[in-house]
Amino acid sequence: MSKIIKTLTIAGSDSSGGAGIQADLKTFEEYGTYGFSALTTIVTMDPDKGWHHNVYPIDAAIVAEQLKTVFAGGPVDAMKTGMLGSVDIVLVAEKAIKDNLQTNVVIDPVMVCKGEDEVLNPESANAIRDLLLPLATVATPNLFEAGVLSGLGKLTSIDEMKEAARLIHGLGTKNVVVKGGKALGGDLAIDVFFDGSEYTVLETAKIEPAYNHGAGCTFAAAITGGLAGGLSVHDAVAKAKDFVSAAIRSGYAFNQYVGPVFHGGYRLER
Ligand SMILES: Nc1ncnc2c1ncn2[C@@H]1O[C@H](COP(=O)(O)OP(=O)(O)O)[C@@H](O)[C@H]1O
Ligand SMILES: Cc1ncc(COP(=O)(O)O)c(C=O)c1O
Repeated sequence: MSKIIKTLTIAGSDSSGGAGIQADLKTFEEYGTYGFSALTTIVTMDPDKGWHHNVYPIDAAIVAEQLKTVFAGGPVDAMKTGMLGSVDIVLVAEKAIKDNLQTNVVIDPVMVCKGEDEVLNPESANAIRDLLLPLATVATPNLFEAGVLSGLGKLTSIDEMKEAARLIHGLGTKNVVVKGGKALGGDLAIDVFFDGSEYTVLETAKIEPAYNHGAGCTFAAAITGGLAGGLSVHDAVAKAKDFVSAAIRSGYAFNQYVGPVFHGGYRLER
């Protein structure tokens, strides 16, 4: 049998299935890797309150115990972080990465859920910036998060995305992808990749309807799967863009509020 390729996500639960740890594990499986997880938060969405999100962080000590379990098998081939929920959980993730000399680290600096435009937990966002970005192989902020991390505020053009990518690279991550996605105006879904010397603009047609709940998590998990399988960062990002586009195309209207991506949907004829 060929070598087992291991991937890990440290992220929150999205019971609606498109985002969070559910997105990550489904994507890891699609990439032919063996997925591990440490759950950080539980997110619920309330249909009686306009799909209001409630975020319930898990005790950081329990996150640490989960990571002890995962790393009992040694470092994984690549890992990602998603929603972390508290500064203490960010500290636990930082310690696990350092103690296990973990490489191929994808940091998705989740600060908001789609449709919301306020940072859920500013202290955690600052801790991700200060403690995790310096450990990252790739960081994948969306347009809003890139504006916050770079200090540039609202980003509205490719040039501004490039400037944000440069500033975020300066925070310590080796590579950065600023995701324009649906948030950037125009007909194209544009992401800017920066490796510290060159910019690559990745673009696809914007898919409508945009069933893109979970697209960010899926994109970062796909990069993780690619890195775990030995792709270069550039190739892992390019392949992830194709993977997430297919997942959005296969997405569906779950209810009146949300349309999640379908990670394995490309395999079905619909
Ligand atoms: N409607 C869409 N059509 C095509 N690609 C999209 C669409 N919406 C998002 N994407 C892509 O999905 C990925 C995740 O981006 P985005 O949805 O902005 O992230 P997040 O979920 O973190 O807000 C990016 O590659 C982005 O360009
Ligand atoms: C647990 C969790 N992580 C991350 C996200 C962010 O999702 P997306 O990939 O759509 O940005 C959400 C959004 O609901 C979530 O519930």
